[in-house]
Amino acid sequence: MNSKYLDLLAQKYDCEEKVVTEIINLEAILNLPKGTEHFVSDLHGEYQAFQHVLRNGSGNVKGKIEDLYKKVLTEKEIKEFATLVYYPEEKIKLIKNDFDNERELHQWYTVIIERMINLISYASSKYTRSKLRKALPDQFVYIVEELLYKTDEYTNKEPYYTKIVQQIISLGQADKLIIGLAYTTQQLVVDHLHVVGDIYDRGPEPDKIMDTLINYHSVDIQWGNHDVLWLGAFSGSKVCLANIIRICARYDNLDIIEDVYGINLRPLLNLAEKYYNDNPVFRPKVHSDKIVSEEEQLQITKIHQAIAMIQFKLESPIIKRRPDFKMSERLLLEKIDYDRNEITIHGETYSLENTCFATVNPEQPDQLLEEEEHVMDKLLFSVQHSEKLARHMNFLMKKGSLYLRYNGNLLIHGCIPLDEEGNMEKMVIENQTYAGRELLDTFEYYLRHAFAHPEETDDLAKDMVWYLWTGEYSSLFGKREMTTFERYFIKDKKTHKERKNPYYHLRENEEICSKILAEFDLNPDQGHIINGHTPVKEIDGEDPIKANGKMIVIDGGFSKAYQSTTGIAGYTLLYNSFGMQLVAHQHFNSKEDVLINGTDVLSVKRLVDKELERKKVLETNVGEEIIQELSILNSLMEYRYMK
Ligand SMILES: O=P(O)(O)OC[C@H]1O[C@](O)(COP(=O)(O)O)[C@@H](O)[C@@H]1O
Ligand SMILES: [Mn+2]
Repeated sequence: MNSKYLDLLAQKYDCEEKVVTEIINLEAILNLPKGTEHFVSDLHGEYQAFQHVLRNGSGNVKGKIEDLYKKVLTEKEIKEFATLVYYPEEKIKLIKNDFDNERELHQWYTVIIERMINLISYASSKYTRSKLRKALPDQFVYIVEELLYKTDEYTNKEPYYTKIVQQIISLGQADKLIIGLAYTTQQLVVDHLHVVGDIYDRGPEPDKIMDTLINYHSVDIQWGNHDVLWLGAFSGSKVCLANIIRICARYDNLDIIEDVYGINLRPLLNLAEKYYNDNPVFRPKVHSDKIVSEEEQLQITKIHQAIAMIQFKLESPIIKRRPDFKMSERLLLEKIDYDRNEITIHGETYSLENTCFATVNPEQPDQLLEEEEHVMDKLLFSVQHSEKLARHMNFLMKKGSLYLRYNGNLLIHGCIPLDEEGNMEKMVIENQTYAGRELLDTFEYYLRHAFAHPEETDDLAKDMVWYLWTGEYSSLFGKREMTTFERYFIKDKKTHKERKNPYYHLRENEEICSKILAEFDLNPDQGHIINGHTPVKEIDGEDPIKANGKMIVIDGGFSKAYQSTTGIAGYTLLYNSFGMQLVAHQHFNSKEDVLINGTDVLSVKRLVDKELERKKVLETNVGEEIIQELSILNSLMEYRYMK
């Protein structure tokens, strides 16, 4: 090993004891049970439901409480305690209302603090003390450690501990301590979170999900098609930008654009008012719990049309300048007979309904009006100068990737494009042919390039981000073509169907899954593919566990808009040292419902895979890193201190 490097390292480990301590510490960590991984996907702006799943660790919190207290507490008491751990601030307030006097309240504090300490002690049993310390509430670390490490043998210390608790209560610190301990518990039950894509679109609060993830102790993200659309817009792709605004208009979420990210929609509204009227197919899908005035709905309907038409126009030049995308079938504005109000697609002619072509020049249908161009320039400027959006997009890039190999598993939002025979589908980009892992690496290369060059708007990298949203061989889209235009303007439902990549039926097959795992250099006998993107229709009896357990699809639909088709409110996955469990979640009503009634939306857990022997850190990605660190530290030891 390079001696300069070791000299540098010796500045940190400036005596033998420091190196030895670190080596012993790391060796010990390798032998601890592996931490719990938590997988979620397709959050689609449903912040409240996501918060709940995060706070209860997909049932992990309650599981631990039950392990400890099943025999001594009633079901109701367990629920109450669990709710206190999930939503400590609110629950404390509610509970306090129930007490008539201080004495009762103090008694409650004493019992609860002890229970919390027990819970933390249990939940942290597989971690080092140092890791636990980092998870403890800052201002109470010393006190909590005193309480945690009391052992029964030292009963003579009992009054000392009782005194500490009494002091905390009488100094008015009990609420703060309980709240801090609740968050520590939440953190301890999940060591690492994977978000398998689609944080954005359809639901109302993706920004709050991003803030939560930014503050989360350990997380990675596999981008979904909706996430790359936002990344594309921020990177300078106008067609991606038109898409995100169109989707926000469609789901009545324009306040995300305007109020949350501070993007001025006034110029777009002016254009919309000038050219568009009411139109039933462009009416927003209004949330059931939100009142939107008729006037506002009409405004959104107009914006929705204005931005949809801009989007369709912007698609054409990309399709023309990128023959590699093979999307000429999607040059729809050119396939319209504007006199007869008809379109011919795939050789069949359909009449068009609810059209809004006021800004389209039939001679040059993809040409933007000067006003439209102006609006897009302004919007893009505004988007690229939103401080909050910049923070969120930077985080998405930093923690995100198109796929992830983690602890032997492959995490991917959409698919690995396959042909009918199960071969990796090929795509030619600039005279080079790519397939499988190489194709995904190429896509990711372009996405990162696009993000690094926000000043470019029409280069290949930028167009490629849009391709990831909608292209046939995109690993995120996974369908033949996106029929947005058809769904707005053609009645015949058969034109609305989006044909899925063969991957989606071939993934039922164990051999195919093994082949994919091998393509990503993972052990097919042990690995799993963890997939999001397509809602599992439990209603129709679809099984999220496929290919003899090798394929696990965890999009059960957090998205409220899709819950009627899935029948549930999402799946999540837990992977701890004993194995993998799939958790199905029932529809999440509201935080208030949980607080008052203790309703937990969780339902059945299903075992996916059981480890034959408890898995240790040694066998994980983190373990691999530690082994490398150990080898460096051993070199340092020899070089510096063992001469
Ligand atoms: O339901 P909507 O809003 O019309 O969106 C439908 C579009 O969303 C997509 O399903 C992509 O979104 P998902 O990644 O959530 O599936 C497209 O395939 C489809 O065209
Ligand atoms: Mn998706």
